[in-house]
Amino acid sequence: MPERNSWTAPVAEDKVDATIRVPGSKSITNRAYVLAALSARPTLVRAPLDSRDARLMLAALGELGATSEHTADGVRVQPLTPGEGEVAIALGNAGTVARFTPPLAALGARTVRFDGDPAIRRRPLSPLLTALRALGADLDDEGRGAPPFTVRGHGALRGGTVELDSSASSQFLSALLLAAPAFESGVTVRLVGKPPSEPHIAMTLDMLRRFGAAPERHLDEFHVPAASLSLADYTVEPDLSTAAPFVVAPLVAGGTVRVAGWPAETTQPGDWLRSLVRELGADVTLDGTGLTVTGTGRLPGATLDLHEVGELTPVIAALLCFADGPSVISGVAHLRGHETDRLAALAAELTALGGDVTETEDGLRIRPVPLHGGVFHTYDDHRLVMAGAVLGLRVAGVEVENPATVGKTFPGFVEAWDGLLNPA
Ligand SMILES: O=C(O)C1=C[C@@H](OP(=O)(O)O)[C@@H](O)[C@H](O)C1
Ligand SMILES: C=C(OP(=O)(O)O)C(=O)O
Repeated sequence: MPERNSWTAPVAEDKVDATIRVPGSKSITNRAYVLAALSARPTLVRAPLDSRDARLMLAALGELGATSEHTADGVRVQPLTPGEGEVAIALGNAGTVARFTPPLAALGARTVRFDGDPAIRRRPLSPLLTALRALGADLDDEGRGAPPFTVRGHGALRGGTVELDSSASSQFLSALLLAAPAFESGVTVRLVGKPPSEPHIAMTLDMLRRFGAAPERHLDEFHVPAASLSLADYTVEPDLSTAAPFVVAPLVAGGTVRVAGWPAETTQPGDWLRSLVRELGADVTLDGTGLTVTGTGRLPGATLDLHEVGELTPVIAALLCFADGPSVISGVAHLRGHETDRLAALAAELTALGGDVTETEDGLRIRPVPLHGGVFHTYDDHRLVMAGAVLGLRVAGVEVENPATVGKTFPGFVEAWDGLLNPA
């Protein structure tokens, strides 16, 4: 996409009627790359996401000694190789890279310097760094608990039992579990506090099993024994969270959207959208071709606890601005530590368009009132671009600032959104 300072999100002049293809799941792609790097033989990752976060992950793994090549079928990742010397890993603003790669560095033999965008320096990390230290990692963050920090690998780590507070991000837990098979005696994690994003934890356990590990869970305790991982071929599902703005479009504009390739079974949090939009009055069908959603262009207000599916919040908040009654979103205090403080950003930007939206301690209150056009700031947050697009369906003149930032997970989003409104 050419760099643009802003993008006027198009108004739906008519009902929508389109079939959409979304790129591969960020969460699955970056887990597959990590598990492939930890494997004993190369893995072909088919249909992976190609976006800023996915590229950052491949580049990070490359620095750690796992090379990769793009083939006609996907990306082939070679196992990590031992190495030495000093390398630097660029985190961008990718939570998955910032949380999943430090354990790999601790298991290797290089000295690895981690840093990224200003935003990633503000995102929570310290419980993971503390747990890694407790597992024997040699790590220097100068007391910041955040990037920049350095991990000095000494070739191996014994592993064992560790306590972890993963309430600020489920990614801390996923990070330890993904790397656990490579610790000499595996890893047992005892959780303190309740993590958000339970589907992402299920995704981690499911993918570990597919690569040959044997994770076990007993309530708040997770055990992953040491294991030699191996999987020749792994196919990534479409990203159902990226699909969110398309799935909700018929509820705003009326009409039908089909999302191709929606899996029959999945651990992705975005699968919950099916029950949400049904509850909000849409007709929903899932069959071998994908998901079909038909809406009337009207929806009721809703009271939603989004703790397990936090990354869907920006799009859902935009949707609920068009409801017939008030809505309350709760359970997402941890969104203050996402790409930006998403609760503050959504309240500010929706209010700037004339909305009646207030922040609570752990969510948002939304009272639907007529909105008007104006600049919709996106705070380098891909999901705010998607939220702005949903608002534009019914509000003329929504100027989405810095649309290219959507390239974190969907570089072709603006073109796909135009395709939704003007199908070929
Ligand atoms: O493990 C993952 O792939 C993710 C976990 C979630 O993080 P949090 O638990 O920090 O919300 C989610 O919001 C993020 O987009 C991706
Ligand atoms: C929170 C998100 O991303 P990250 O992987 O950077 O945590 C997100 O995609 O909504």
